[in-house]
Amino acid sequence: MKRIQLDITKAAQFLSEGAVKAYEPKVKAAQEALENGTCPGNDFLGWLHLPSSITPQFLDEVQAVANTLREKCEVIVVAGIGGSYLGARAIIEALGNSFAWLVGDKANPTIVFAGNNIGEDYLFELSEYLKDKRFGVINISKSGTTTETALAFRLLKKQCEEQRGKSEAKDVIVAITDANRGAARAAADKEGYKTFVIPDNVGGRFSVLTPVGLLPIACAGFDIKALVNGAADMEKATAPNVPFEENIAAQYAAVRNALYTEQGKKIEIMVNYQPKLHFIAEWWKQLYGESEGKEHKGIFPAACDFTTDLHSMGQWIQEGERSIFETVISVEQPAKKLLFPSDDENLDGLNFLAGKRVDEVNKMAELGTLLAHVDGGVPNIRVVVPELNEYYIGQLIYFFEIGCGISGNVLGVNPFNQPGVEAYKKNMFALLDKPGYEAESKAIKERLK
Ligand SMILES: O=P(O)(O)OC[C@H]1O[C@](O)(CO)[C@@H](O)[C@@H]1O
Repeated sequence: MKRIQLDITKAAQFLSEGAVKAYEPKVKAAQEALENGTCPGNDFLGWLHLPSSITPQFLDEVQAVANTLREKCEVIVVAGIGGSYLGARAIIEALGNSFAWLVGDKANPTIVFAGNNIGEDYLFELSEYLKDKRFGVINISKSGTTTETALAFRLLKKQCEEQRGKSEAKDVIVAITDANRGAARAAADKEGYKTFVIPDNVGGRFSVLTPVGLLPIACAGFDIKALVNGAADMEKATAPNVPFEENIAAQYAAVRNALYTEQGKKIEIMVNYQPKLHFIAEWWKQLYGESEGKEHKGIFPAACDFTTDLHSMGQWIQEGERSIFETVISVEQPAKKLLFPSDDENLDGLNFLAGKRVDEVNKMAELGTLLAHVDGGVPNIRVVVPELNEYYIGQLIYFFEIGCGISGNVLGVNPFNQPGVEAYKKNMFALLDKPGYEAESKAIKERLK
């Protein structure tokens, strides 16, 4: 099996000589602190050796529950937000058919997502769509109290029970939540749902290789064993004993910190050339944004889909403020083959492409863009993925997780907390007159007068 590769040469050229290497001691110290559990947030390190500690028996148990849902449901709604949905969605979309919901795939249930917004139209339209469907629900919330998810789950549970009857609904609703606390746990215990526990020491954004990601991914019909194998191989390849030059996570953490502190590159744009990777970037944005954006520090993680966004954001990237760098996920081999046909009339002038694979054009767009953006002053990091399958996606996931753990420690923040996300919740509860928020309600309403 191949390994994901990292090419930082087109980023290092923007830095002073030896700048990446100069980060070696800091990166090593960060990795040792993670390993020895001496870093800030050390009660959230359960993800670090998760891939190598998942047993085949556990994966069988997850698969068995997935098989039950697959048998009994034509649609499975995954309710969750942030780390409780982005990983599953990212992997399912990366591996699946781009038109999954249109192709009438009889072999696999349709997976849809809810509980990640409070859009009334979204929830109404979802419930309309589900009206004549045999659907099940995976309710995912580590805290068990997240409003978006709880709101969607209340609606989905009611609809599922109305359509299938309470006793059948019980068999197609699964909860993934805390072992003891939260409303999701209380409902699961009361109703007798099958449950999986999100370990206390794994934060939401690092939880994709727990049942949070594994169950929906298995429900969608993908191979969770290969996914975990890929992650476990990357765990080995990025272990603290791997020399700095060969450790791609250490290199990634070093180069992005060097770009940030030495060159003032405050925005990292994750770029893909395969639309099905859009949600990998969404997952990555939460991982790095929630981990590093604190104490008024941190690179802002942004994302673009190319070549689509070259026709919108391309101008800004080429000639706007030089505060950005790009991290490109480059897929070596597409899964499918499509050749450009020749055309006798050649009205579009594209006969010079006849007989070529579509991917050959995509690759030249990628190379041309890389050169143009580097010429325009945008440092470029390339993450090369041999192909989109479970094994390499598993590698990619762990690579970004460990890269994030190291990078956040090098930056000098606690990468495993997210105190900043409470501010909007507090205001929302105050504005909605949630019991217990009386003083805040009074204060916020004064401000609005
Ligand atoms: O799994 P939970 O507890 O519902 O949280 C979902 C998401 O919400 C956050 O707590 C932010 O509010 C994220 O960190 C987390 O991934």
